Amino acid sequence: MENPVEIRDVTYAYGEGALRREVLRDVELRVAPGEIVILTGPSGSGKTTLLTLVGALRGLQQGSCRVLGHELAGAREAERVALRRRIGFIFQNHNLLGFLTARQNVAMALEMDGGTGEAQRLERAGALLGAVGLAEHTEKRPGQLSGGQRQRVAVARALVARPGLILADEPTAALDKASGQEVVHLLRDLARSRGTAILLVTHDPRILDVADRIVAMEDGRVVGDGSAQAVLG
Ligand SMILES: Nc1ncnc2c1ncn2[C@@H]1O[C@H](COP(=O)(O)OP(=O)(O)OP(=O)(O)O)[C@@H](O)[C@H]1O
Repeated sequence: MENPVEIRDVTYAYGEGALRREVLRDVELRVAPGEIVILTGPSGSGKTTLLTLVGALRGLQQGSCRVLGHELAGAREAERVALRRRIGFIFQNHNLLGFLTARQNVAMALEMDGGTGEAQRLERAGALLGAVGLAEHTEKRPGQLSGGQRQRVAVARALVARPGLILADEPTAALDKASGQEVVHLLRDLARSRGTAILLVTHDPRILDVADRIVAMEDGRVVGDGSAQAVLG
């Protein structure tokens, strides 16, 4: 089975000419099927830039990045859009729509799924909200939920379309310790039961235990790759 993420020799720079600044240099990284990889490192080391390249949210400049079997080098915007639909995204600020209920927010992620009618989408959304412990909150809007509950809705939304890969950027940054751990453990358990791979960027040392592997970055380079103990000492 092909690795959901296979990155080779990726170099990326912001700006042009005299303002050009390399923020990723010769990055190699792979995520195996079903594997949970945490990308960590100091602020500015290039983690988010790498995640947005893998998520086809920006164009590749140099090197090779295969995601869910698609090469992103030279990919057109339409191909990137198609690939993005096969990835589940979770961001720091949940990005839920305030005027929709939790159930509608989750169901929205299925709208691209042509074969599913609205009733079925809402039913699947409700089932997944149940799986993240929010069965009693499906009809509430994000403003009526706690931060941890909102992030659990975001987890349900990222998983509902059965993506092959989840990309998460600082999913616990806005949460206290207990809710942060709860959310990532939930994410890990659901992803494991579905065989979904996760690439998760975090500064948060409290959640490193969910990873199968930790990749450490510094100054645009990968400086460590292995078990938590091997990488962080
Ligand atoms: N759109 C942009 N234009 C120019 N420079 C940028 C842009 N986005 C990020 N950078 C710079 O690229 C470098 C890497 O940023 P990036 O956000 O990838 O790092 P990070 O490791 O995710 O940091 P943090 O942990 O603070 O989010 C930083 O020096 C940042 O200032």
